[in-house]
Amino acid sequence: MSVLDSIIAGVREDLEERRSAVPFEEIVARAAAAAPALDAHAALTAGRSDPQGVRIIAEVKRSSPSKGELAEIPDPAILARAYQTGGAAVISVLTEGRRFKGSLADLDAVRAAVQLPVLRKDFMVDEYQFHEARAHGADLVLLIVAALDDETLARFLALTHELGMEALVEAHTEEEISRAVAAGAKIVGVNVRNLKTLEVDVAHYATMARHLPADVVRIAESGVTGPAVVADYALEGADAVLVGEALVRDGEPAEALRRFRTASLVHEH
Ligand SMILES: O=C(O)c1ccccc1NCC(=O)[C@H](O)[C@H](O)COP(=O)(O)O
Repeated sequence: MSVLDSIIAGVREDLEERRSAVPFEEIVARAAAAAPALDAHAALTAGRSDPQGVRIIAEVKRSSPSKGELAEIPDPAILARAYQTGGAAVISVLTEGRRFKGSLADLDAVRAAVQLPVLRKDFMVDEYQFHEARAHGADLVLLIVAALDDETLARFLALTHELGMEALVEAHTEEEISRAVAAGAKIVGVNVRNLKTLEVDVAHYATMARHLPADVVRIAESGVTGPAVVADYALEGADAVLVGEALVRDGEPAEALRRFRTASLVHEH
């Protein structure tokens, strides 16, 4: 069983517990009663020519399957406010509990703390999770192409849009990019981390970027260790860059974010 399959097996078990506590009809009603979603698409567009620099999706990431605990985050609201101060475009909150030690409580705390669009970053495999994301104030959800067949991907994308949210559709290979685009994705991420082997190769973004159509918002995901990596992604056409570990491990996340955001302006290649 691959790492991705084993994470998804745990996600399904945890989901059954939540579904017993809050039935489907109730979560649908809570989603319908939530404040309207913020426009994540607009927040992520126009990175390339923007004098403010490339857009950053800043992640609240406590732990990971590849590295274990990354940082103690006693209050995700404080971290999220620092990201907002540093100029983040979107805040990503990992809500998977077993491997990433995230939770919906983290999402609630971040939602209440910032005025930016918020991404519920999880392994979305069931309709329930989409209503749950909206009920907890998410504006954007993650759809991992490798985890979904074509019919489910298209159905989940449609459901995301019906609920007023956007989807970051994540691919790792050329074939997955084609499947994302065929399903109608408007925001496509290339994750340079292979979720089956956990190998990270930042050069993979450049190889894949040429397969991204011009009319999608392009996101480079993972592997940022410093401003030069962000600059490379931006030079390869990324509108936005998703950063987790490098921000949560930095003692000054607002400053680190500012450095990353302006990296494409100050780094010459
Ligand atoms: O981070 C992991 O080890 C991981 C393992 C298996 C599935 C997903 C995983 N991470 C999710 C992400 O894609 C990252 O949290 C995100 O892109 C930020 O990456 P980084 O900046 O390298 O922390």
